[in-house]
Amino acid sequence: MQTKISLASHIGDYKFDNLLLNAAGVRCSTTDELEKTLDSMAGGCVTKSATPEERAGNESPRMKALPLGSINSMGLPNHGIDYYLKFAEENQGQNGKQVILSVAGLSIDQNIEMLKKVQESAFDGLTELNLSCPNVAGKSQVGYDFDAVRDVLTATFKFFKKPLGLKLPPYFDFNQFNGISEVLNDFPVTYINVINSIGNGLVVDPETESVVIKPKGGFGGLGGDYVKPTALANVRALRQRLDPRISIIGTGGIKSGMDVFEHVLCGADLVQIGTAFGYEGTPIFERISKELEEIMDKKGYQTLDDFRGKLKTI
Ligand SMILES: O=C(O)c1[nH]c(=O)[nH]c(=O)c1Cl
Repeated sequence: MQTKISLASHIGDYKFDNLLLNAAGVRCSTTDELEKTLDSMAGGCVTKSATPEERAGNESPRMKALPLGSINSMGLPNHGIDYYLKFAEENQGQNGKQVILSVAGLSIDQNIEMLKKVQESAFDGLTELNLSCPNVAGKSQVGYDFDAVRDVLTATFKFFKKPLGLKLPPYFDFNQFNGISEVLNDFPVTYINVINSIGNGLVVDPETESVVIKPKGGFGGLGGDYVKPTALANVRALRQRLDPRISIIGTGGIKSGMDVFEHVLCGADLVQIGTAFGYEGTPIFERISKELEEIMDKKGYQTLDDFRGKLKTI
């Protein structure tokens, strides 16, 4: 007999009845897509990263499904901050679901401009500042420049009083884990979300002897199975280094309840599903919830706290 198992979690004062969310960028560009996710088993939804004005994004083909995941160079196509801010204001907290508003300015000024708009709005949910888009030609990922991260957070927290999360790129070196953590621990950041896609990978089709996406000569962000070990490493390393007041959303390589279990074992408070959600749609949230509950029941866990962050070393 299955004792009551809970998949509930929280970030700051925000309660999620289920720890599963979509990842920004996947099936979240229109209000229809976002409403579908809110109506599913997911604990909430995340909007496509917004820029101050609507953007068409990069030329197609700009995303390719692959046997072990995906590669994309979308180039931030979105309907602009006003469109998503309106949706967020209207839907945040409805039926106990959280709406996370993702913003990705192409400069510090654009980020400040959008965050000022959010601060002055009626939206009282979580905002996710995306410092890690790898696909705008000529723009590097802010998350790899620790001084730039410090600058944008210093400017932001002069006026932004609402809860703020940061979407960060994957880090690959202990000096980077240490460097970004030293910056983040200096600021009232509510959570960090690791990882964004592994930037500027290259997939080749040996039949046609060609790249598979058009933008940037075929270079694009990798998602799916390819990135799970890197995602788990970033969740674990930042959990070990960040002040406990900063929560962690684990993103990267999730397509099963076992993948979620691993992210939580490494310290994730919530998780986001990108590539696999893109392929499967909203039924994935029910499938993965059931799989995770079965794993927890077999292992004798009732809540996520029973095993969160308790990864063993040998
Ligand atoms: O090309 C994109 O739109 C994109 N693609 C990604 O893989 N991560 C991001 O943060 C963004 Cl903003």
